Amino acid sequence: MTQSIVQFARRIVVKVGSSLVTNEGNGLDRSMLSNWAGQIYRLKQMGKEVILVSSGAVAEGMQRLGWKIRPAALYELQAAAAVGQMDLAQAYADSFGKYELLTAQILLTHDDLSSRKRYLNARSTILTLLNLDIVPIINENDTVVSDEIRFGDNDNLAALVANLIVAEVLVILTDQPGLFTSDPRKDAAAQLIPQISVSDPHIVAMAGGVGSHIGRGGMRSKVIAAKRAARSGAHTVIASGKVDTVLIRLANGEAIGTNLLADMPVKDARKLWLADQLQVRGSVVVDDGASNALLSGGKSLLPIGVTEVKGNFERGEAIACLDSAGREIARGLINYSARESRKIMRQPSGKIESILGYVGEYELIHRDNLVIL
Ligand SMILES: Nc1ncnc2c1ncn2[C@@H]1O[C@H](COP(=O)(O)OP(=O)(O)O)[C@@H](O)[C@H]1O
Ligand SMILES: N[C@@H](CCC(=O)OP(=O)(O)O)C(=O)O
Repeated sequence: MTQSIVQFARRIVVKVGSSLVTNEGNGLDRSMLSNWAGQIYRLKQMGKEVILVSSGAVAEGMQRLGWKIRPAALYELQAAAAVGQMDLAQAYADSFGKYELLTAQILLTHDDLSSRKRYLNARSTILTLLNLDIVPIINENDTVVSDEIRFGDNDNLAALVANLIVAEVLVILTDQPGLFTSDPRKDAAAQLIPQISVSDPHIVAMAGGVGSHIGRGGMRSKVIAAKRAARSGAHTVIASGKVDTVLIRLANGEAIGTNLLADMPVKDARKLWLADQLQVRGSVVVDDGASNALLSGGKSLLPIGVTEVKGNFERGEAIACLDSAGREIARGLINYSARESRKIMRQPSGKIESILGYVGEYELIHRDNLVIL
């Protein structure tokens, strides 16, 4: 019989989606928020650490502003988020306050996690809050992000947070009972999947595209988030946030929703940070020999194996390595700028000095700074 993977987890990230938080866009569902606060209180009494990732700022802001249709313009979305986030933070503070628990608001942008220093700062702040017995409540800093630097959906933000603090389980609460064989809103024959491996080749195809008119991510982003969280060894559960005492029952081992099992090798902390860079500054296309050396040999990337350099990047920036079919196979921190890389590509490392007039490193990307995806 399937058992909940939450039972043995000590550190849990719980993500709640916009449609749940705002009662399908009808304004903050305060009774739901209080209910989760009570459940998280119980989980903490059971010795678990809980971090909450909550969406709902835009949906709540729209409701407050009387906007019926989600605006397309980024500045309007940002204005709505700025209004809604105030309510969200206050409502959580009130809900947890009933249990004498303090909450802390953390608003993150992708930029915050792309610098290793800021990434480590975010990590230590969250861990400090947990040590102080405070419930960290995280959302994207919607009011300042532009399209290029946004996480896109809070499912992925929650997975990044799970990786950041090495949580054992990510619980994604949504408006459906779990992952179905196809979108249950569109297919009456869709069946709930109780358990599946994140590396199952069919998993992404099962999850339809974008979600409800309220949320952004849909099931697809939840499945991709589960794959991402698995890189640090975190399992994911997708379940309905409306099921009575869902978190407590999961923590007691009851199988609810879908378990998405992390069954892939866990990456070390630095490589995890690299893999979690949502943005790269450019890319290099590598030939088949270099592709094999990276994928099976654990080797560094040498200039001789590069056939094309795309984009404009500086030394030390994160770039993607594409195979000859254009698939991203790895990413890493490059030792030369795009301009220099173009000059030394297809050349043996021994020629770097005569081409550039100096030699920094013989590798374009050293294997210590390279992560296979
Ligand atoms: N295979 C699937 N199983 C379950 N739900 C699916 C599937 N494919 C697509 N969906 C849709 O994803 C929606 C949940 O995503 P979303 O609206 O973004 O929720 P949230 O606001 O909780 O992030 C569901 O309402 C459902 O219509
Ligand atoms: N940061 C946004 C979250 C957008 C989002 O990802 O929503 P959802 O798909 O409901 O988790 C907000 O608070 O409105």
